[in-house]
Amino acid sequence: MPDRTFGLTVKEIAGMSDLSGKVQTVLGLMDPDQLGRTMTHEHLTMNFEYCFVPPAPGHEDNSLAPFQLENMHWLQQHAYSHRENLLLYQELEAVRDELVCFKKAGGGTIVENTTTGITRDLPVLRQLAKDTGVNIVAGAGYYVDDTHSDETRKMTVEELTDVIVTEVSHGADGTDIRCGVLGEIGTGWPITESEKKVLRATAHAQSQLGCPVIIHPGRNPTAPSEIVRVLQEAGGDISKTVMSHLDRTIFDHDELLEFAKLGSYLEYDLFGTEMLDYPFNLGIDMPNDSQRVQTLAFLIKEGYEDRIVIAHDIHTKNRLTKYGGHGYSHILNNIVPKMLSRGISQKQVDKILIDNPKQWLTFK
Ligand SMILES: CC(=O)NCCS(=O)(=O)O
Repeated sequence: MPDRTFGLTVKEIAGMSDLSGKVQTVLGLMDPDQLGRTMTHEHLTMNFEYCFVPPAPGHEDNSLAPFQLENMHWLQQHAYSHRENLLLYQELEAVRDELVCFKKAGGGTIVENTTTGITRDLPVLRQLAKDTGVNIVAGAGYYVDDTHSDETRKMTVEELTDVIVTEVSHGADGTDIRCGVLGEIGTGWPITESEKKVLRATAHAQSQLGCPVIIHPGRNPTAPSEIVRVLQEAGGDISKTVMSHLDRTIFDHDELLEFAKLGSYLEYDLFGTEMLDYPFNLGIDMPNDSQRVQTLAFLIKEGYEDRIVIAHDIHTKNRLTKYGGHGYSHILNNIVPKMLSRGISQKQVDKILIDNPKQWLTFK
């Protein structure tokens, strides 16, 4: 696409020039300095039922058991083998209460990563923002291939780009509520043709809008760099792109540094998750929070403090405090003190929680 048509920039044609230098929340545009401490990857309402993992032999009763104290540890270890646990959208009251606690704990903003395929609900997000005073940034675009509709699969890159640009510039899902970030854009491993089209459309939309992007990579250590390659070839801006879920994707420190050199934000977003057997890749050991903090300290020592962002990626019910989980304030209440006790300075903590998300979320 040419940069200028009849003297207008592409941004001006799309009516987007007013976004430059701002952050777009579900309640409208914001001055980036108002964001405060930001969780860059959460879900407040979504449906993860498509990821149900049938319980192992002997676990059938737990899989059907109600949410009660006796079953909570089993749920923590087998979160995806309990259908009702995957229906986070049923917990609006609990989520609202938690957002109030998040604000009291010093939180400012949540980036809500629910995209098409896992039941984004923008009116609910707007209501939660109004009720709690927490800034909520909603995600545009598409989740992984398994959730693509037949209609999505048939669309061209240009058609997908139009949808994504509209979700940011005019509103999504038949509402006037505008998304402020592209993602989480879902990919599996290997990346499918439909996912590659969505990645290319994401890059095209990003180059038109100057907006932030966030990616869900497949569960293979080479997936993040392959995604960066596809985005770059399509004109994406990697310096304004977050690579999510690195805690379950790249384990080897040399490989991590190789990936970090590519220039994306590095997201550790499964804080609070503790499970022995990660059912989507039984070959890995899911780190615990202490190990996540060690990896942050390593990346900081290697010079990447300007590129780190963190979150909990809450997407199942058992992680809510209502059910004995860690909730949306765990990082603020527990992980920050741990970071400080492991040699990460307050200034570096503030970069990770305030400055880096602010830079990322601000439209160019
Ligand atoms: C909602 C979502 O995609 N969460 C990521 C779960 S994963 O197990 O880290 O892939």
